[in-house]
Amino acid sequence: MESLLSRIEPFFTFQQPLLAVVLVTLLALLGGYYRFRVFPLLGKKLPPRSLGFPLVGQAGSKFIFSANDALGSNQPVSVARILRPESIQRFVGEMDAIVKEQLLQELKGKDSVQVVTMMKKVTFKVTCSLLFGLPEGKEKDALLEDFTIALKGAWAIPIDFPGTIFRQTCQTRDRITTVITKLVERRKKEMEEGKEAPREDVISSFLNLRDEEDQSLTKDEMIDNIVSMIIASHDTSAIVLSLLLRHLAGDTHVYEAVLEEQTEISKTKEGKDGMLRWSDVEKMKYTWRVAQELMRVTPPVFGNFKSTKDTSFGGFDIPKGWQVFWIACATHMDEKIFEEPEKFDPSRFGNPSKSAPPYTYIPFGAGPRACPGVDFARIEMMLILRHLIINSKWTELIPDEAITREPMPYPAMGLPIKLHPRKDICWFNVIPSLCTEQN
Ligand code: HEM
Repeated sequence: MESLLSRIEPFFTFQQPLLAVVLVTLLALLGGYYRFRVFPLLGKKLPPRSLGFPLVGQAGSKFIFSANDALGSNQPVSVARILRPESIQRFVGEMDAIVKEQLLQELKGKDSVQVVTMMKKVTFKVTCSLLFGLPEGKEKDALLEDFTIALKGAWAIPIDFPGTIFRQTCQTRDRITTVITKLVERRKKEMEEGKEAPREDVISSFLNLRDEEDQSLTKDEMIDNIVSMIIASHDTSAIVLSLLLRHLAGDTHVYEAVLEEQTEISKTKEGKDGMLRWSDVEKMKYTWRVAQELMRVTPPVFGNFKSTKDTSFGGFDIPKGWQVFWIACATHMDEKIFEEPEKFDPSRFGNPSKSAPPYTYIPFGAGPRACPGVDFARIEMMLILRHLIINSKWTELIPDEAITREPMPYPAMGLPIKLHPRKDICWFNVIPSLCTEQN
């Protein structure tokens, strides 16, 4: 154990040795269990479900999160093309309309709501509509339900027995596969018939993808990549939004500053069509800094990459093929990089004198495999937060609710909140008796 600790110590500059010991123990257990491959199915072909991770990764190496780039650089590039700023900035208005509609569905007539469930639903519907072209309806609702169950079991111990989480997750995975297969087949047929989708979406992009030998993705690869994209694109933003609402409920100063910025933007929209555009999102500078600071204090995800050759870092050897697991807290909470790291201070972003060195602020990863969804996530989160704060105040029903990791950081009880809609302007709460509550 000591030698393992000393080998990984430079990557995890923990202030709390106990935490380091716990993590190393977990990694050691996982390492043994998963044959020393953290994220075992992301880099090597393995028999389906043989080693856990029942949700994704049946296809082996041609996988979007795969570190060994079996499809060359084509695959990340093809997704990045859809998500490039010029493309998504053009559909801010469309995204805003979807966000409004979804919030209305979630909040209409309610005076309290479970934030985590709501955020998962809203972000899921936004990404499914805009990135996957999934039509509204029962199919989409059932898919979300299955993703929610399956995500909980994504790290399940593989005991394939009636009643286990693993078995349940495998069953949901089968249902997800059926729905996505139908979707892919439908799109393939449309493409063969020359029917154009409203814009290039993820499924058409994967269907068009070819490797160096002009081979397209197999059905399993296609399904795995779509499943992983759906997870990457909705659960992450849902976490940040949930944590943002939790923070704003307890931080009046930051709450008021965000509200002021959003109110100013509303004034500039008066007498116009009211539709939000990219230029409006650009004006949400303070609101974005609050989100950035939140992701510094509580990075929503961790990542991993695989060393493609023998290398060394900080005097320690990393053999070729090692899966390197990184966590952002190591730099985000380092006082040499971020002054008073425990303090929630959005002003550290946007202040050139406080700017962090490259590769130290990494909620979206860094380098060639950094998150291509950063602009999409930014726009989506800004729009959702804007509509909530303009229309309502909220208070936590469980004060200072703990954060749990499943493995992502979620409020343990799903963050139930009470809404205090603003009189007269609140469009999502149409029950007059609720709107009489003044703040
Ligand atoms: C707040 C929201 C988000 C956060 C914090 C986040 C974070 C990350 C991180 C840290 C990685 C790199 C993982 C690693 O290095 O192992 C990543 C990869 C990725 N993310 Fe995001 N993400 C977010 C939203 C999104 C959205 C909205 C999309 C799509 C619309 C998306 C699509 C992807 C994809 C496709 C990859 C894999 C890229 C590759 O392997 O080349 N993400 N994300």
